[in-house]
Amino acid sequence: MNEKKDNIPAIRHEIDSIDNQILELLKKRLSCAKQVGLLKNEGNRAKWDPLREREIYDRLLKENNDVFPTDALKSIFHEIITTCRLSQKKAEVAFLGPEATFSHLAGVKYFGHSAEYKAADTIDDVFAEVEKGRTSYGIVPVENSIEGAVFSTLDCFMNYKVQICGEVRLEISHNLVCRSGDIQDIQTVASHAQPLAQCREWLRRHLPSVPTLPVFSTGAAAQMAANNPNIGAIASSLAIKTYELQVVVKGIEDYRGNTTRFLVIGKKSPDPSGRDRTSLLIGLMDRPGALNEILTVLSEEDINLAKIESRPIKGKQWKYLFFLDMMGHIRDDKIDRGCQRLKQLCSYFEWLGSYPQADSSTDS
Ligand SMILES: O=C(O)C(=O)C[C@]1(C(=O)O)C=C[C@@H](O)C=C1
Repeated sequence: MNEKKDNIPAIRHEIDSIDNQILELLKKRLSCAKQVGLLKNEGNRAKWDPLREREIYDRLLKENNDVFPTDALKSIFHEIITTCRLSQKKAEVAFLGPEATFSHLAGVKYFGHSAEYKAADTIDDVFAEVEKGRTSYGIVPVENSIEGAVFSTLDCFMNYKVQICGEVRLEISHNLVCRSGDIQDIQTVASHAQPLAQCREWLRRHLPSVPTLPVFSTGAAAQMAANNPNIGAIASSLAIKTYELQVVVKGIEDYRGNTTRFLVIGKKSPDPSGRDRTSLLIGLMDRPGALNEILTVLSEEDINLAKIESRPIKGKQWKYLFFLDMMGHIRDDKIDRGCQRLKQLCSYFEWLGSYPQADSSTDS
């Protein structure tokens, strides 16, 4: 027993030495990435190389052989690679603010902690920031596994010229929070309309006589709760820390596996990663079987349609645009061929972007 105890300082000494080596290697890696960045400048090449990043993860996961916990390994290397990438080119990311919203969390999950984050007041503002080139990227929610599409995001694609650069899935767990952490103090529950809807049953059962108040974002609700002891908020775990709130009840969503998919928008889609998704916005010809013609092309070209969603065109009664997501990159032969054929069949055709598919096993 004592012998074992006495070993602790020696083992700690070894851990210190390993940590120093890791740190030295991290510095070396950063310096290599900066050199690659300079060479890419000379060749005018894109800094972000999703295929290379994918290869790194795949190789490391194989090498690891499940010894180090896989999800932890992925997130450690995610932080390392994004930091190296950002050392080549800074990225400012606009998100639906204020701080600590789920969009903010999704941004950190995608870009890591080294990026600069800029809170915007509305989803429209996130698009405008990117379109005007005031930030390199924006992050916007596009669909939730329980509530479905986020219409304001889809509508913005009709009004702003941006491209989709990536997607990120975030498993959302809702917390009821307030200043004291005591449910008796809550006289109003504030949150964004989507979380309020996602916790409807729980609220009906546990706080039947407490009114709900929809506000712009979960971050805004958390801010209100921080300023008023009688307001409870439904907010993220990041909001609890940011606004120094106490948890009343964790995980109050009505269904487990509540996941939101966010899109990363920017000016230019990245090169192929080998596992990509392509998004289109199309208008149908006004003739019978128009939608069928589109689906036939996809089937003939062996294109896997992941999603189709229609939205009314504002100011044109009973006219719709369709959002299509398919598996593959615009530079893949069959997607390119399929898109050429769709252009001939559609009254409107816009390629919204091709980007690496989110790795669903890294949801957090
Ligand atoms: O290999 C490259 O092209 C690099 O720029 C290095 C690096 C990395 O840190 O590993 C960084 C950014 C790229 O997206 C891919 C990989």
